[in-house]
Amino acid sequence: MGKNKKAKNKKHNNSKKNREAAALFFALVSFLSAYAFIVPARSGILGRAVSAVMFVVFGTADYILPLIFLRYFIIHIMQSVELKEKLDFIWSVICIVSCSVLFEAVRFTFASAEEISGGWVGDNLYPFFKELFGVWLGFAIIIIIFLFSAAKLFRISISSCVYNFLKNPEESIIKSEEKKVQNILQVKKQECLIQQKSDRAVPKPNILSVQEKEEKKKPESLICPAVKQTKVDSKIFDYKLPAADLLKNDSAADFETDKDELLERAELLRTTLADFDIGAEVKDIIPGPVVTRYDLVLSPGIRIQTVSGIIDNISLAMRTASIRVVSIPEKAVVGIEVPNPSGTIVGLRGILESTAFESSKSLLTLALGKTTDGSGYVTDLASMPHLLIAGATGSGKSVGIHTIILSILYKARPDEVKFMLIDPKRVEMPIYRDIPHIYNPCTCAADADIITGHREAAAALKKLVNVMDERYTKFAKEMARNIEDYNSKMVETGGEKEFYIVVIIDELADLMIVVQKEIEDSIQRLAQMARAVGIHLILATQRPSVNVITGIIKANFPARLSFQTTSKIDSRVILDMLGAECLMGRGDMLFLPPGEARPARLHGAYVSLKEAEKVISFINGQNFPRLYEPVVAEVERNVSFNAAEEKRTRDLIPALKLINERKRISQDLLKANFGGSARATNILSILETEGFITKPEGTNKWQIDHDKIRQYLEETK
Ligand SMILES: Nc1ncnc2c1ncn2[C@@H]1O[C@H](COP(=O)(O)OP(=O)(O)OP(=O)(O)O)[C@@H](O)[C@H]1O
Repeated sequence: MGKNKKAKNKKHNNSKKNREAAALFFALVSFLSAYAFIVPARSGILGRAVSAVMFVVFGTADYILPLIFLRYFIIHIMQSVELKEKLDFIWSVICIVSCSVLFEAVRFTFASAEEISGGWVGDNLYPFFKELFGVWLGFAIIIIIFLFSAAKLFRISISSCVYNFLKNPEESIIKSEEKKVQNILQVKKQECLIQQKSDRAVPKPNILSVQEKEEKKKPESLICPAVKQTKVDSKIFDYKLPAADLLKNDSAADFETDKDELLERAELLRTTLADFDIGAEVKDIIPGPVVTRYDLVLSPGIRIQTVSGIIDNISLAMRTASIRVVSIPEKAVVGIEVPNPSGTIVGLRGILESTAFESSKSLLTLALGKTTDGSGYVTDLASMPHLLIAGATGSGKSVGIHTIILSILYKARPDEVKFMLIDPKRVEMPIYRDIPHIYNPCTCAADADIITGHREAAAALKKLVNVMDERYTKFAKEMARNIEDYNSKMVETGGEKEFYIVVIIDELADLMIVVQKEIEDSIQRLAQMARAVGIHLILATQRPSVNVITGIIKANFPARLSFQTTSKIDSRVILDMLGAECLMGRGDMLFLPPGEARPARLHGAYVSLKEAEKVISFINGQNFPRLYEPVVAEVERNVSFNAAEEKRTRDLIPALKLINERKRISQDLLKANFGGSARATNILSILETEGFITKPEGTNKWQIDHDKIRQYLEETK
């Protein structure tokens, strides 16, 4: 297939070169013949000889030859779509022959036209016409043949000339000239749009290699922000971080690019757009291991939405699915991401060995994958601070989670980072059950395991909130603002450092069905406050619906990672924009870092189960003890510390005061005083659950427990 394409490409290039040579040849012949015919005396022996021979053959009609050559030059140089070489040649022959016969007929019919000659051609053919049709009819037929062939050759419409002449005889000539100019412009415009094949008209797109790209400034998001972090050395136990060679070599590290094929596909893209009247020029081609991006400069007045609107047609023409259109404002171009016919698998090893990963000081450095241009993409979970992952089934979420876990295992010792893994599906995480990094706040270190039960998960999350509270109290005593601050203070004082806790939930939807109420509260509190104390959440779901990724969760997870989604709606839920539905699956993803307006398209690094097992057995082989102090006691629920509780009481007391004052309660009354019907409904439900109001069955009226309200207000005064 590759050979075929190369041959086709070679043929295409050759024919282009031949046409250019032909155009040059006809331009020369046209100029020289015109010069020789007009001033034979000054055109040397060759010019005089050519002029004489042509005169002998075609007579006075030889003047038409430079015009025919000129026509040939134009159609070759413009590489017109109308170029029909054989037909044009036939019309040229008919045109010059009929012209010779016409001159001979004029010389024969009008005595005053003695100087005119039909040459050898006219001399021999005219008698034949005269015999066959007679003088005048023969004359008319020759004129018709001449005009018809000339019109065909020079692409002139006789009917429109006649029509214009009949309509307005005075202006007909001018009009037909105007029309001709218009036609030429139209043809030129069409040729520019549809063909754009001439190298003079369209500059060749640049193919940017990975090296070139790396020399260019890297996007901000690629530069891993170095988190101020003191590396913790274990006092007692030695521990070796796993080596990269436990993983397979990265086949995407040296992906091959066939320049001819890329140029051919760029050409195909351009002509496809031109077919839809979209003028565009391919400025750059950025080949990557899985997709290639073609940067287009659109003609003035063409909207990016017009290009997005024909995405299916582009896919059809390029014979590939999952094409994505992105605007790249910094280059003022529109990028068309087209999957490569044979995509490479991005390996984790290449990214782990990259300088970006190696130089990153954060223990929570994630090697997510490679960008569309093939450079490794490294980011820091600590700065996110929590991550929401979504994607259809089979899109690559689980592999993505393995990549995330392994990235951290390649950076952090077991006493520096711990994982609380919640896996209701019970199939993805078991391989990690024995690593010393496993953590469960509900059990002692030795019993820590992957959490698979719904209630168990809810309890663990709740307990983690306690851990968070406990850490806050501890940090406050040391006057430390965050975990980095606290750990560096511990290094100075020789105290015990705190480890990071990464909570990963694979299939949030499963938990939300059973224990939504319990976990949502904990997730919200952790997401809002846990970052400073070194707790980070990663939630993954294959059902990114509003019931699973609720407003509360979404608001607290600014970093989103979307694999292919089944619908545009899902893409909107996870990314707040379209795009994820156009991904290719199998690790193709859009990563939206916090604060960024546009997501980066990445190809997730792939780690097979075998590779992961190798790394894990290396870690387990070191027999590093699982050490962490269990949460000693249930931390007392400190009302002022609990943001949700605070919010509740903030609305509850004014609502109770209002009821006490008005001696009635209704949704409208609450709405008028607190604003927003959602808030009013919320307050009503709090009042009802706390028992301040009840609605007896069969009635639609609230009953108020005035005594309870008065008593409560007295107590909280
Ligand atoms: N980064 C990748 N590169 C290449 N292939 C991948 C990649 N990620 C996933 N795949 C392929 O896609 C398959 C499905 O991936 P994965 O199991 O991670 O999907 P999933 O989204 O977790 O699905 P489910 O939600 O059903 O568990 C894998 O078996 C693998 O063959």
